[in-house]
Amino acid sequence: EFSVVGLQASGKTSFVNVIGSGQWSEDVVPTVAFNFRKLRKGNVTFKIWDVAGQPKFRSMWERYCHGVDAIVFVVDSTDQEKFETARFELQSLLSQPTLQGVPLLVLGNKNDLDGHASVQDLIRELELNKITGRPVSCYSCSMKSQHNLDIVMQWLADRSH
Ligand SMILES: Nc1nc2c(ncn2[C@@H]2O[C@H](COP(=O)(O)OP(=O)(O)OP(=O)(O)O)[C@@H](O)[C@H]2O)c(=O)[nH]1
Ligand SMILES: [Mg+2]
Repeated sequence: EFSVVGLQASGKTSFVNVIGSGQWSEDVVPTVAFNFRKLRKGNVTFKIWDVAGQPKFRSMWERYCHGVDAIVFVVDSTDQEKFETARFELQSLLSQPTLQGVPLLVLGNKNDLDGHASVQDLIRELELNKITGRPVSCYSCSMKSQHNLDIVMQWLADRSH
């Protein structure tokens, strides 16, 4: 079981659609509240909470991350202006006592587009190396081209109980 959070339009629902059905689409409706999806991949069953990223929904993130095997935090790696907000929201979430120790996977999405931030850029901008008390990984990926989604799924499968 895992939860997918991050700012609006970062690509959370696209992620769940692509891993669920291989369906990429430019037209995705912004999520209202959350979607729940159950997927079977090989012998692993994933239960996924796809939580809305617009400001009014961010207070729900903690509730949906409570008790999961991993938190997936999706960032639009081309939207540099939002990195500070992303860092703030990520730090607020991780400071919740209920989420202590929960593994974190940060996805720098949309790497099919020019000018995207690298993993090193994201580690610096989101201050990922200051996060303590939990495993943290960060990958650059694209839901559109499906780049790196195989290693993302392997990471999640390794942490699923
Ligand atoms: N070029 C490109 N566009 C992407 C990629 N992933 C998502 N998008 C686009 O980004 C927009 C937002 O995607 P969503 O999946 O709806 O984003 P979200 O994070 O679920 O947004 P909220 O539900 O509002 O929190 C859509 O137009 C997608 O087509 C990607 O890897 N590359
Ligand atoms: Mg969504």
